[in-house]
Amino acid sequence: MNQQLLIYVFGGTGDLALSKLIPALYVLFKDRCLPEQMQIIGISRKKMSDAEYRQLTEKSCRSFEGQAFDAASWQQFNRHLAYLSLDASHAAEYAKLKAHLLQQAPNAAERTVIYYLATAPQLFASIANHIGTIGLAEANARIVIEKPLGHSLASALAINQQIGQSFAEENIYRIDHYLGKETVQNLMALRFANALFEPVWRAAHIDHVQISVLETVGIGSRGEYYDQAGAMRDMLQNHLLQLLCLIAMEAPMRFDAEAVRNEKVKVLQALKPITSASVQEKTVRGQYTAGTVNGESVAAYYFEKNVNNDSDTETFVALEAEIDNWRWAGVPFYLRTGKRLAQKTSEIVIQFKPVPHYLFNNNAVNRLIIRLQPEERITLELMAKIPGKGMNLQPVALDIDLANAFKTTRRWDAYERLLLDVIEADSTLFMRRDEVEAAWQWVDGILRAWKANAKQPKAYAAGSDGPEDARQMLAHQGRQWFKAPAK
Ligand SMILES: NC(=O)C1=CN([C@@H]2O[C@H](COP(=O)(O)OP(=O)(O)OC[C@H]3O[C@@H](n4cnc5c(N)ncnc54)[C@H](OP(=O)(O)O)[C@@H]3O)[C@@H](O)[C@H]2O)C=CC1
Ligand SMILES: O=C1O[C@H](COP(=O)(O)O)[C@@H](O)[C@H](O)[C@H]1O
Repeated sequence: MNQQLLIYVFGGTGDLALSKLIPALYVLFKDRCLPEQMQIIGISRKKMSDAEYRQLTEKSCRSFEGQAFDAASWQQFNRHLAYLSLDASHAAEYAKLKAHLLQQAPNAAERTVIYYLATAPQLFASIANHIGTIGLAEANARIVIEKPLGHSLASALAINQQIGQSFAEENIYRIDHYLGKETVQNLMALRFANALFEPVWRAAHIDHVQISVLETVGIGSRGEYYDQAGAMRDMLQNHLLQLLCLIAMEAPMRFDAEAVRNEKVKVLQALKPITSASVQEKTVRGQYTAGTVNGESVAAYYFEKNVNNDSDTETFVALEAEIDNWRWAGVPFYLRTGKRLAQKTSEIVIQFKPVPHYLFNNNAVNRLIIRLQPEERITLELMAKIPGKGMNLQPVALDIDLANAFKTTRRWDAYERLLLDVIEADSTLFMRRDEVEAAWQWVDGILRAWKANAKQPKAYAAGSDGPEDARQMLAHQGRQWFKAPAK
């Protein structure tokens, strides 16, 4: 049978589509991972011809690929690109989508259709609804929804419920691009393919865990969205909680979508609620003021485009999460994320407890540092004797540079991996409905407590490490945020 693949990208002219999705599809095409019978159709309200859309996407692919951009393969790829102008909030407009689809592949058995919703979350439910009503949510059609899914637990429930009316759960792909990152998947390899760590991966041996996703960028052209979302909804509710799940979950029975997601959801359900009574002590909100990032002066958040001048949206959040289960009781998980910070780093630090009895003067603790970005590296800090007289110790690093370890293999961008998974109908690295809802349930409690306590964001200068309160939150417990020594 001649199977035709049709990928409709709603929001096809937006930042995500242009900077990530189309470039990822282009790279997959170059690598011969996509079928020959395929069309990618950008959708948005702007009026534009196919040729104009090809020009627009070429520009973004050139800037994404840099030196690796190959004009000849682009010429082949761009024949597979088309554009459809329609207002996705109006039911009547879907006749255009239907006409296009039927013209490309009239026989339902001979087509696989993917609807990628790269639009604001407010449109997710109505797009799914309209696709269903017009009869295009066919049995093997898949729908991909971006994070954050909604704005709160109530809105996530409503979106999930409405999308569920048109699409079966196995055809709904809730994407979190952090799960597509090589090093994030490596967390599972590290934990479940090495016998070494399992015996010590628990409260008896681990003092605490830090998960930091720090960015130097501001909010660019996304002020309208970001001012409604803030760091909690934009990053912590999804990316950071997914990382926490991968660190804390039990070993799944098999490496398949249901088994992995069953274990992740148990972690989310075991998160101890942060309430009005604990929110002051356990959380910090921050917002950047003017400063210097990477040698460049940048404006305060409230001067960003489409942001209210008196906005109290947080651009930084730090908090202490606790997991109420047998493995993790009493182990703090410190999470932090923010924009316009001193350096771009995503890393997870597992700090082990000290040895039970000291033999030497200068004992330190072991740390496992898993760096996800900018470089991909796993470092285990061990105590070793400094050569020479006496028994003086110092931490030394067992260091694996993952890019170096697999020099000959091309490293995939997260969206390449995840888009190919959707095409191949593998949902292991996507979030299930109950996972997203459990994450919102916990986050909603914090958002409510912030509101009840009128907890205002603390100012921090752009280019700094975040608000002083975040440092103090750990200092009060005799701990500090890990900072890799400058190279
Ligand atoms: N940008 C990023 O780095 C990331 C974004 N995301 C998520 O991806 C989604 C999109 O984000 P982003 O690309 O930044 O947003 P943008 O604001 O840049 O793009 C929105 C897109 O939606 C289109 N659109 C808006 N309203 C309609 C409508 N009624 N009918 C049809 N098209 C419409 C816009 O075009 P037009 O106005 O012409 O209709 C535009 O193409 C969001 O859910 C976001 O949270 C997730 C991870 C990273
Ligand atoms: O989802 C998002 O992620 C990016 C950060 O992604 P990364 O892969 O560059 O770490 C963040 O900038 C953006 O605000 C958020 O929506």
